[in-house]
Amino acid sequence: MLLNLRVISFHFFNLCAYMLVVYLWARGFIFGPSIALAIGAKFVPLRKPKKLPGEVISEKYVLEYGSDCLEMHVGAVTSGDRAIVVDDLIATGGTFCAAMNLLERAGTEVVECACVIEVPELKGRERLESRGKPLYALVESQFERRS
Ligand SMILES: O=P(O)(O)OC[C@H]1O[C@H](OP(=O)(O)OP(=O)(O)O)[C@H](O)[C@@H]1O
Ligand SMILES: Nc1ncnc2[nH]cnc12
Repeated sequence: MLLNLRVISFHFFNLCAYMLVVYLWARGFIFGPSIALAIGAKFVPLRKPKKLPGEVISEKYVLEYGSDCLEMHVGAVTSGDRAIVVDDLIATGGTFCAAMNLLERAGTEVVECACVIEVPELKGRERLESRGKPLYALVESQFERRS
């Protein structure tokens, strides 16, 4: 775990000074704040509905096994901010795309998405790249489907 955080933090530390690390609930919380602290950035959570106490903007999305929604506090980001988006895993890329939609609606540019595990067969990377957004993933993994 500590090694994962150090490797991802080092990658971003070397790229440029990002102003914002946006992490996705729930398991992006394991990585996002630590990476932000390591590179000296502020961090912003995107959460599932009805969790954030203030006024929010929402983005619905579809993933492998259903649909969901992400919310962000109004005022959490400022127009012109540059962000990296951090999660534990990418499968279809639906969650990262919903996060990017929310951030772009608020005027924030997403520079790159990062996660620990990529499930290549679900082609999330291609979905992000078709929007011109690179994906940084530490490991690729294959998950066997239950019969
Ligand atoms: O690339 P995608 O197809 O969008 O799937 C990836 C998302 O799925 C998992 O979260 P999940 O939606 O299960 O929510 P949780 O973290 O709240 O359990 C995972 O933590 C990613 O956020
Ligand atoms: N294929 C998958 N494997 C593990 N976690 C996931 N979350 C969403 N899709 C997943």
